[in-house]
Amino acid sequence: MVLAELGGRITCAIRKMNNVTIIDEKSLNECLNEITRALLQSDVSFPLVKNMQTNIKNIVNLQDLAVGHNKRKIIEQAIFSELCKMLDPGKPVFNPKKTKPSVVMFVGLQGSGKTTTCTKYAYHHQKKGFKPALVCADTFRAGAFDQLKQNATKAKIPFYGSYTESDPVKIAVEGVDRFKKENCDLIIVDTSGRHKQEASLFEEMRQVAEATKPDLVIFVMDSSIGQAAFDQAQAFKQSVSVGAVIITKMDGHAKGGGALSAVAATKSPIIFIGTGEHMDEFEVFEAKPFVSRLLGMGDLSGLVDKLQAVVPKEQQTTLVENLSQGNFTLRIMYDQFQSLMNFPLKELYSMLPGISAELMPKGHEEESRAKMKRYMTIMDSMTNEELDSSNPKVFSETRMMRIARGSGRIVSEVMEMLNEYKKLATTFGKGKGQNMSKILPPQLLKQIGGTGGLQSFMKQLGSSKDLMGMFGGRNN
Ligand SMILES: Nc1nc2c(ncn2[C@@H]2O[C@H](COP(=O)(O)OP(=O)(O)OP(=O)(O)O)[C@@H](O)[C@H]2O)c(=O)[nH]1
Repeated sequence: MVLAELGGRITCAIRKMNNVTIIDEKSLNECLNEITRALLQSDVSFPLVKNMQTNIKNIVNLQDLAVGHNKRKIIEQAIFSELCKMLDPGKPVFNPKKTKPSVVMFVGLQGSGKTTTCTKYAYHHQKKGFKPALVCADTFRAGAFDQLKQNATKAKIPFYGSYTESDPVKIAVEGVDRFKKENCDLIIVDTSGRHKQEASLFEEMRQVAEATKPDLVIFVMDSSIGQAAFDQAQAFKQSVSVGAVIITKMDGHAKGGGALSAVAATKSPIIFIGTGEHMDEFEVFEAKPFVSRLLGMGDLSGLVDKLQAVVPKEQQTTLVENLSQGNFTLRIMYDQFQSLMNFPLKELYSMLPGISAELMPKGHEEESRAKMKRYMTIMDSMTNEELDSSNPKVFSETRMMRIARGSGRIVSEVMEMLNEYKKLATTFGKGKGQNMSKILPPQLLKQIGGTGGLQSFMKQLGSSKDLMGMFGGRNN
């Protein structure tokens, strides 16, 4: 079961409870038992699940709730906040500063993705203006230095390591000293992967930490580790002072619940997640938006960020200006398709309220991309005048036939594309944010800049319903 499925099951349990006429002890227990089963089957450790159930019951004391209290809302909020608590122990994380060199040490099990993640972490900070450097203190795995070297070279990040030196402590100290002298402000030390049974490797990791005095130790964990996560994470925590967790391979089919257990074991928050093998498949992690997405409540602030990253900066002002004048042309649609071609659509959907990632059936992502490509080919055969007009009446029957011929498509496909365009143009019209503002939770509305922010957001995006229809996802 992947985490999206876990979210789906929890949402389903809440919905089932919401469908009963009166919420009593029995319906609450049924809902909590269903959530417990889903969490356990997703590899969340038993004590953690038990604890969550007790906490929710303590918050939701049905007998004490006076008539008129919205019990459903209180239960939903309790579930939401307990899931957030599981993922965020509320401990502040060390944040590197550009004014002073920081040392960050990476630890984790063999093959968890440490070396890859070190480079992703360095690259992420490099994009923010840091001057990072990588030190390979993994003398255990043959090829580890070459891997780090290759990744670092690709990202143009300085690195340090040795083919001959077998003492990781020596390499780590030399590397950190060297990069401090070179005024690097973020020195990242990669260590050998180890398993909790390997006492000598744990001792070595402790010595590297003692010698380099890291400002932060990051525990890297593969999301597929399952029930073993709690014990493994605890073993690391007992040897070095783990301050943060990064979960890798969130793009796979892992159950993912082990991640929740690792947080509990290390009492440290997840700061990033790895979502692929590539350098930029790396996301900042925040518990509340994550749980929101998990439960299909959406993550509009994340979506606004994502869209800002997707729509090229120089296009953003023109786009907003055009849209605010109700000027949604085919050219704007073309530009947006082009930007969306490289965007993980599944991720986009999971950020929309009422839609969980699970709703995007397998294969639909490719189907959506093919559709956008087809529409773009059709638009390639249009004149500038047609692309810049927001009046679909300019397309006479002969023009449509000409465009179909020019693009190698059939007339009905041209008509289909124009119909989709009309639908989107209606959605992006003025005042579309008004209705959404009534249904959004107030804190979410605040996050995206109130009704004004929501309106400009809606203009950029169109409603989730239209997007789902447009790109072929299921909509319910
Ligand atoms: N799909 C996917 N693969 C990942 C991710 N992160 C790392 N990998 C892959 O996982 C494999 C192991 O990654 P490494 O970085 O070599 O792991 P390591 O922890 O340094 O390995 P040891 O040094 O043996 O402990 C590689 O094939 C990576 O490309 C991720 O977020 N998603």
